[in-house]
Amino acid sequence: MPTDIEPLARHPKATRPGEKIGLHHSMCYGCGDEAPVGLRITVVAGEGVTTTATMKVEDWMQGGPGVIHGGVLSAAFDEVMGTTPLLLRKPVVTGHLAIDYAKPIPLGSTVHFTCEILGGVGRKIYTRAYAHLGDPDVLVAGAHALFIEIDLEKHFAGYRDKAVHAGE
Ligand SMILES: CCCCCCCCCCCCCC(=O)SCCNC(=O)CCNC(=O)[C@H](O)C(C)(C)COP(=O)(O)OP(=O)(O)OC[C@H]1O[C@@H](n2cnc3c(N)ncnc32)[C@H](O)[C@@H]1OP(=O)(O)O
Repeated sequence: MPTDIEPLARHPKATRPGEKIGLHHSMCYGCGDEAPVGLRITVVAGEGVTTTATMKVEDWMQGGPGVIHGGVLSAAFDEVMGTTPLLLRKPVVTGHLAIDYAKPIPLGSTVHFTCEILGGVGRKIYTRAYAHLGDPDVLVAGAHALFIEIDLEKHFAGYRDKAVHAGE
């Protein structure tokens, strides 16, 4: 992370603390409520530029016997961290995501995520997140991610004809 990052302030019209941040879209693998397969994570705005989320670890998320697949956990971090810049009212995509897997996460557990925006430079937004299973003093994973602000229309312009919609 560069040393010259600037603090980033919450947008005055951002989702208020304690409220759910809206879906990216209903078929999103991370948050969509109509996606046939997905994490269905709801991200909740916190104070300042922070968020929280929870995810129940379902049997289909299994990697090693009895524990979550590392890629599923990575996708969950991506979703939580990628949603957080919406508190700035900035649409982003992931540029870089790094995960520290500290402890196995059993099937049936509930993962609690916390995320904060560390700051930014230009279009770059730096975030950090942690995960625990109910005791915030016992972390099971942590992550750092860089998100890049995009122009939504331009970024997805060449792909929208391939988009899948609910009911198709
Ligand atoms: C309907 C509503 C829909 C809402 C959907 C919203 C999606 C939300 C979903 C959220 C949840 C899910 C989230 C997902 O899963 S998002 C899905 C996964 N991510 C992607 O698909 C992104 C693919 N990559 C790209 O499209 C481009 O590379 C982007 C747009 C990221 C940058 O290409 P662009 O040509 O635009 O800009 P640039 O190349 O000048 O880069 C700009 C600056 O950034 C720096 N940089 C770039 N990469 C890296 C890197 N790896 N490490 C370090 N630095 C990096 C770069 O050096 C430069 O710095 P500087 O020279 O300015 O100092």
